[in-house]
Amino acid sequence: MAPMNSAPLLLRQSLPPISSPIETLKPKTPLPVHNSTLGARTPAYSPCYIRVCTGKTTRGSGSGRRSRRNPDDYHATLTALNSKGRFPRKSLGQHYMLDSEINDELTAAADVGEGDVVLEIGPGTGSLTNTLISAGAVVLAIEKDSHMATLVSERFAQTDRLKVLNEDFVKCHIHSHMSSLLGSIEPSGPNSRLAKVVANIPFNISTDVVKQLLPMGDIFSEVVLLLQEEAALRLVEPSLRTSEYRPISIFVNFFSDPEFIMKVPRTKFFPQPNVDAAVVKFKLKQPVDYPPVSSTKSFFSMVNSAFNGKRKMLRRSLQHICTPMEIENALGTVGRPATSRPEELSTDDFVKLHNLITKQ
Ligand SMILES: C[S@@+](CC[C@H](N)C(=O)[O-])C[C@H]1O[C@@H](n2cnc3c(N)ncnc32)[C@H](O)[C@@H]1O
Repeated sequence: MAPMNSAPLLLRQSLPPISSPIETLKPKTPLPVHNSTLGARTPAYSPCYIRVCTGKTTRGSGSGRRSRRNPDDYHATLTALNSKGRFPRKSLGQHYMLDSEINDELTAAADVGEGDVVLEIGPGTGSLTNTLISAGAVVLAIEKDSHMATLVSERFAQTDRLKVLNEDFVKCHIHSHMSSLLGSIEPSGPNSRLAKVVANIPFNISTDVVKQLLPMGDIFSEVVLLLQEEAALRLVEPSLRTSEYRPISIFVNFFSDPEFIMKVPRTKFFPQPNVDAAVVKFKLKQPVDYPPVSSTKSFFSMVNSAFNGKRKMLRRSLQHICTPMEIENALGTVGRPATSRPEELSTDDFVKLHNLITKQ
């Protein structure tokens, strides 16, 4: 694990070069070729050349964007994986980013700058980590695959801006990890106590990640994720009266202001997934700005009940809370018809309905 200095000064220390010049050396022993796993379109990557940092150049300027040489292309990714004898694991959603411009876009979407504290989920070979550190961030990276955790720790062993935890994000205590990290860093601005999330996450944990992070407005100001495009659209632009409109749509709007940033074609990943991806930004609301409900637990329990039982009218599905007549009256006060179904109500409508029927 790369050691992380807990002293506040860590943000201001002079740091080792991030974007060092790359020398091309011929290795003594050729790297093995894993064509079978890499697929038919994947070229064998022998004869192999290893990129090594000479450490002679300066760090990228400003945000470190676009001025860096691209050290995370297709060849570098294969070389990094190969150095540990690793094959991408489908079960861990290991689709590595091959285009540093996309990493720049992710970093820019969260407006990452000097001194920001950033949580990265699944650093993999460290291509996004590299961009975040170059932009001046202090990064906490959570990686489930112990081999990749070692790889990324070794890659950035010379910087004190990275801490790698070999944990499953879904099971880890992210709130306490972040609180202790933020507590150890000297505030450098009005918002400096709030961290950011920037991550290219495995598609299969998207819902867990969103559910865990969005209610954490006391810790994070923004969450920028690279998601499967279809999931991104469903979370950010669900339309009323469609099957895409679900409790998670209400959840997203309750805790954040979501924004679709850009589509990312599947060709940008190795190995290539079967679907395209997209960058999404969730600007988290501060707890004081959440819609006014007496209890978020009771609010989401009502929303879940409302969507249970497809196409059920609310006056039926919410009968366990109060009588159909009371629900009809409350819907009337909200300005909705007595026959309303859950997919016809906005987040605001649900908030008003909840506050009316739980008071009765
Ligand atoms: C889509 S890859 C992205 C890798 C890298 N960030 C990039 O952009 O190339 C997802 C990464 O998340 C890791 N991962 C998968 N499940 C995880 C989990 N539950 N918790 C933390 N990391 C996980 C994988 O091992 C992999 O490194």
